[in-house]
Amino acid sequence: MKKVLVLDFGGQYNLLVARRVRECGVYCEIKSFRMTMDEVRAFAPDAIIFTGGPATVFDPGAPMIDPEMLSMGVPVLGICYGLQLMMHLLGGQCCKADTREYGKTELTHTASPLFDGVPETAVYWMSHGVEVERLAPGFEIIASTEGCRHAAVQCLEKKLYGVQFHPEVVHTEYGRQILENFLYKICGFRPEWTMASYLEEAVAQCREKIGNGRVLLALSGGVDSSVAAALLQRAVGRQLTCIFVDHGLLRKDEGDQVEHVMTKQFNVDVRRVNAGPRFLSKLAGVTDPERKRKIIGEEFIRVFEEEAKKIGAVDFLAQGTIYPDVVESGLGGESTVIKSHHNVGGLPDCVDFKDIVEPLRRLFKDEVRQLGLELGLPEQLVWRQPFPGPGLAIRVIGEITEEKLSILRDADAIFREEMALAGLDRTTSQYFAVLTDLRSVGVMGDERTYDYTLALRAVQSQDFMTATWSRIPYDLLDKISGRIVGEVKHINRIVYDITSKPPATVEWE
Ligand SMILES: Nc1ncnc2c1ncn2[C@@H]1O[C@H](COP(=O)(O)OP(=O)(O)OP(=O)(O)O)[C@@H](O)[C@H]1O
Ligand SMILES: O=c1[nH]c(=O)c2[nH+]cn([C@@H]3O[C@H](COP(=O)(O)O)[C@@H](O)[C@H]3O)c2[nH]1
Ligand SMILES: NC(=O)CC[C@H](N)C(=O)O
Ligand SMILES: [Mg+2]
Repeated sequence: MKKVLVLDFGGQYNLLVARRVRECGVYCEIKSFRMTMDEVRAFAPDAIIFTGGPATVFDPGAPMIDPEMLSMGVPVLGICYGLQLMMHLLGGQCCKADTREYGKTELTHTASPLFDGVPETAVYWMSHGVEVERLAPGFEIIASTEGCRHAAVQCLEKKLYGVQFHPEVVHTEYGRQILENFLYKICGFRPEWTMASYLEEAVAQCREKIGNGRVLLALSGGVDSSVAAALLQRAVGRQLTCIFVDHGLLRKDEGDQVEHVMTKQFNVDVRRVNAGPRFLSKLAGVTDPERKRKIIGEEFIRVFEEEAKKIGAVDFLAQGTIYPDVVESGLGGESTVIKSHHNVGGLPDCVDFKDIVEPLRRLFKDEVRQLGLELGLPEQLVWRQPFPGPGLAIRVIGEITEEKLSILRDADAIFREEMALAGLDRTTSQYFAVLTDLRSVGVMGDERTYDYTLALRAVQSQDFMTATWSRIPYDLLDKISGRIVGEVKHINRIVYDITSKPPATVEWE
């Protein structure tokens, strides 16, 4: 199968670049620009995409690569910083732009395979303060905007292309078409990356890695670990034991529901561990979000280890880790740590498992869902909204106490109930309540109150890398607010979160 190397220079849309390439049915991986030529050769890409990045290409210390990468005979598409770098390395020159372009910009192109089927003039997304001043030998201009002469360039013969705009963001009208042109027309790939092909390969790989070993899967009842369970059940069947940890940070009645559904769904040993008290005592007094996440991740591992000891010799720990977990934890390429996902970062040095098995580590959320359907999991499970591993710990802002957890559980249950009643549960990607650490003054029954503010959060998202806030009707918000304040003690104010991601994240911590 053909594969694309997405070389990461730290740009904010880099995961999107990979996402779009996969949407075109072509496999790709994101790697840091720091990889050596030997590593590039070992990866053996059939095409390379250089991403954007915050650096200025002619500044000392700007990210560089071995120019040999451009003469391997592999087609390259440079985006923004990637274009500038290509020009810089091949004998062209870049400079500070006279006109910095940010946002939607009109662009006109000439004939080029890259713009095949794209109207001569259309809207593109720009975000740069540097531009190409002089082309590298052998290149020609194929598109310009009013403020930027070198908006797209090509060297037909060597299949090297560069664009100053961002084809990966939705605001670039024909972005998808341009990426398809690069992948299909210029590189000659076909859309062959499908979940059916992936499934076969993943099952074979798991069998090979696991051999006759025993596997313990961390099963949360969520989409990712359920898909991982179905896959491992197919790959190694009876060698699998699933452990569901009730860490005392689940939603109302969730522990019982998950236990019920999971034991029914899977034909393997599924065990529930009630570990609430130990998680809560470790979290007592902790307010920093990153510390909460680290503590929970560590405690998860301890619980799994103890369970493994009870079973006897367990060789592998399996988890439903997916690609965004890895990248947001700062391990995908060049991106900074957004949040440390509890399940990423590998095993601590001092654990008993031989290795970790993560069959979904390279997949995006919507790919995981497709894979779930491919494996025959019920739609209801596959389309379940995500629930973060650290659970309510990251939805109780500040210190976590039993009392706050219980307030949040009751409020969240009302929110979910009303959303379902209104029929919005299936069309809203994710929705939940957050108990803020803020208290404010209210008046109830003529009496002054000084109680918590609850925030409601609901988002629309395809892959949870970006999201927009859901336009829940005012009347429904009104009903929910009335019910929560009326029925849940210690909440006297409700706010609705109207930020998208970015700049906010879905969860508050
Ligand atoms: N309560 C839990 N018990 C056991 N394992 C868990 C628990 N919560 C999370 N995990 C492990 O951590 C991984 C990451 O959690 P995450 O919430 O991202 O995935 P998920 O719960 O499987 O799916 P979803 O994103 O749909 O909630 C899970 O796939 C699972 O392996
Ligand atoms: O398993 C998880 N462990 C985590 O530590 C974690 N943090 C966020 N999430 C979920 O990921 C999606 C994106 O969330 P953020 O925009 O808050 O990063 C949303 O769906 C979040 O619910 C997590 N899932
Ligand atoms: N988005 C980018 O890749 C920006 C590249 C470079 N830092 C510039 O400002 O032009
Ligand atoms: Mg989950």
